[in-house]
Amino acid sequence: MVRYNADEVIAVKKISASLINRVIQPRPQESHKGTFGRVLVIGGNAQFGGAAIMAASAAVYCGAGLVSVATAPVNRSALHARLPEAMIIPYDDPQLMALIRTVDVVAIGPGLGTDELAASILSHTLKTVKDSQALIIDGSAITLIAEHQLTVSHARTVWTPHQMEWQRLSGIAVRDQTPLANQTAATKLPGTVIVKSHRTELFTPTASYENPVGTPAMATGGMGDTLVGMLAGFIAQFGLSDDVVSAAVYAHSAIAEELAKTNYVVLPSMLIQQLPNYMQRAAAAQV
Ligand SMILES: NC(=O)C1=CN([C@@H]2O[C@H](COP(=O)(O)OP(=O)(O)OC[C@H]3O[C@@H](n4cnc5c(N)ncnc54)[C@H](OP(=O)(O)O)[C@@H]3O)[C@@H](O)[C@H]2O)[C@@H](O)CC1
Ligand SMILES: Nc1ncnc2c1ncn2[C@@H]1O[C@H](COP(=O)(O)OP(=O)(O)O)[C@@H](O)[C@H]1O
Ligand SMILES: [Mg+2]
Repeated sequence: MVRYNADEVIAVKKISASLINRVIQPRPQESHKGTFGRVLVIGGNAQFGGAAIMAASAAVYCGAGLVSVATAPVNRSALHARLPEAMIIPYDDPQLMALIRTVDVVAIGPGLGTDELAASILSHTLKTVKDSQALIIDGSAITLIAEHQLTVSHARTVWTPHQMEWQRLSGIAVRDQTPLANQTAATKLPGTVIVKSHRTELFTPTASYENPVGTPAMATGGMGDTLVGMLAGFIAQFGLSDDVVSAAVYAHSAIAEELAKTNYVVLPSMLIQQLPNYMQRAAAAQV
């Protein structure tokens, strides 16, 4: 689709519903947890522990094989109680860098905060992550990269800024965030940029996409953290590609739309609960 604005023309493809069935496949019989990928979520300080719990929960509930969380020690009991499937390491543990090297997907930022410890964890993570791994950079990690002008050169990066985080990172004021301006700024960053809003845009090195689904029922804290976990879980299971990233973005909003038919607000935990059922229907080509 070509979108015409007053002073710009940019080719934007709408993500199509059929992509879901192409990406989400029935699980092979001959498989084990390792088949479905290892995810590490790094986030959740003392104030924002819920963000790490929601991200990790979304990764587990969409099917990632093994999920670990590096978080503030104070979040240990809550995370264990809420998500016993996840493994936990304190985010200031010296073993964290060794753990990073063992996973397929690292997702950093949900609820990480922007203090000195958070900045140090982020810069060590950026130095440690290997070329073969996928790296999702969200929330506080985006704010820190903008504030400290950190350089990210990792090609397999997925950025998930909301509009204010995108303003901080790109320097483009929210009101000036046109598709052309966003696309131009995104090409200066490695990997894929997902600019989240009521109609989220994706900019990959080769194409631009728009998410045609979503609902104001999603406008509640933690909904972006949930997307991070879904992206991590999708990439862990199905690999990193334009299709897989687009499918995660689409599914996040499509599930919310389904739930919004009978619910005034869709909470992240409601969406997360719905994930196994949605994934099953998608794998059976019933969505
Ligand atoms: N339960 C938890 O633990 C939770 C923890 N969280 C974690 O908290 C950390 C901080 O993240 P954050 O997003 O809450 O704060 P920040 O980066 O300052 O941005 C807010 C500013 O941006 C503005 N704004 C403009 N456009 C916007 C848009 N489209 N979408 C959103 N905002 C938009 C907005 O404008 P306003 O709302 O005032 O109109 C406001 O001025 C981060 O690590 C995150 O993961 C959260 O996930 C919540 C649940
Ligand atoms: N009005 C809306 N319509 C559609 N989607 C929305 C709306 N409001 C928020 N969202 C979606 O919810 C998510 C919010 O992300 P974010 O602001 O990072 O949340 P948080 O950091 O609180 O988890 C994004 O995926 C965004 O597209
Ligand atoms: Mg967010």
